[in-house]
Amino acid sequence: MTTDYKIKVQNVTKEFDLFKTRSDQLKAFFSLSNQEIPEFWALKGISLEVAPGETLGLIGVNGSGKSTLSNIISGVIPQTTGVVDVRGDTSIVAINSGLRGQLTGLENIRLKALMMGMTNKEIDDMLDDIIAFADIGDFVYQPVKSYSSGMKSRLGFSIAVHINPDILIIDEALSVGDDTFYQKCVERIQEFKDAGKTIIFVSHSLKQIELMCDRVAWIQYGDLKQIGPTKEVVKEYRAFIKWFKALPKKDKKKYQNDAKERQKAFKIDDFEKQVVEQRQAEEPNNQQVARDVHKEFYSGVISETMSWGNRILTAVVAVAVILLMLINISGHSLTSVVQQPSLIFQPTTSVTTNSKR
Ligand SMILES: Nc1ncnc2c1ncn2[C@@H]1O[C@H](COP(=O)(O)OP(=O)(O)OP(=O)(O)O)[C@@H](O)[C@H]1O
Repeated sequence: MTTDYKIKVQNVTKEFDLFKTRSDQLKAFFSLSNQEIPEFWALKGISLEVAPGETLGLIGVNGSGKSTLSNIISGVIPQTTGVVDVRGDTSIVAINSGLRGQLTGLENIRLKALMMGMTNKEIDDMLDDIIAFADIGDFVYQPVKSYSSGMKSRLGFSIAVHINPDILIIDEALSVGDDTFYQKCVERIQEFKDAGKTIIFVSHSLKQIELMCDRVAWIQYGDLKQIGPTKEVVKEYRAFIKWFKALPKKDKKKYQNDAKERQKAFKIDDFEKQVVEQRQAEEPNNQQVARDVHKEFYSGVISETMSWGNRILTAVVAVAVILLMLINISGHSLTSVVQQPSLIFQPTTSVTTNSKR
């Protein structure tokens, strides 16, 4: 791997717990249940780099992990393990992400721009341009939840290109617009490329991929199947799609089911061992390989379950809040309850009766 990259993703995995109910999810968060939660590994160890000024395409069949990877790179969701090093601000345009449904278009513009560190004055200065590019008329004053997917995509794209990020991530956002809008977007993306910006472009349209991308990564059920020059990877992918489409229906289903089963059966510890073995073969004199790999796997990762320390702290805070509530209801002061705890069960307040009947 080189040091001159804009984005580096190394041994990145993403596990989703397949909870059946919301209460199972809560129990697992607080680790109150020993019940095994079925795991699903949407990414099984992806490593790739994107060079400054490069446009990298992400292709793959439905459910292969393209959006998961682009959401991890843009910081929308955390990875389960691995290194994600992004050198610069990212802005993601996706059909279903980035815009808050309850807020109007105008409020969404301001929110996103403020989150990117812009001042209100800077936002006011570019507001007209964003609205003009999105071209959604008076809908800009309406909550985004009332928008069609094409309108969301127009607004999302317009915001993303005007806030001028270092890295633009476009996840299928061009597939829902009309031809005129698509053309406008293509021109804007070209301007971004000419300005030396880095772009990740996710699409099912191989024509769009061929038009925009310098290199392409083909993601296949959580694995990086191939990465390389656009022409080569698209050629291989087209051949795969042709082969897949020619399969009888039941073989297609089996192929998909087998891949999903492998994603459920994936074991992160086995993957870590495999990476250690590979690294040891490359660096036979390095005694620290296992430690280094473990650090790379877990040091940049935010735990999605509570640590023991946090669990104890949460329990202490919860007990303290309940006690304070009970003291408040009892009507005694904190000092008197501390001196005589049984007072908590002897409320001072008495029901006043009306004697003037
Ligand atoms: N929050 C989640 N919980 C459980 N599974 C999820 C979650 N998000 C995604 N997945 C699963 O992860 C896998 C990868 O999904 P992802 O959306 O990244 O695929 P994709 O390649 O972008 O697909 P598409 O081309 O259909 O948009 C899919 O099997 C999906 O069902």
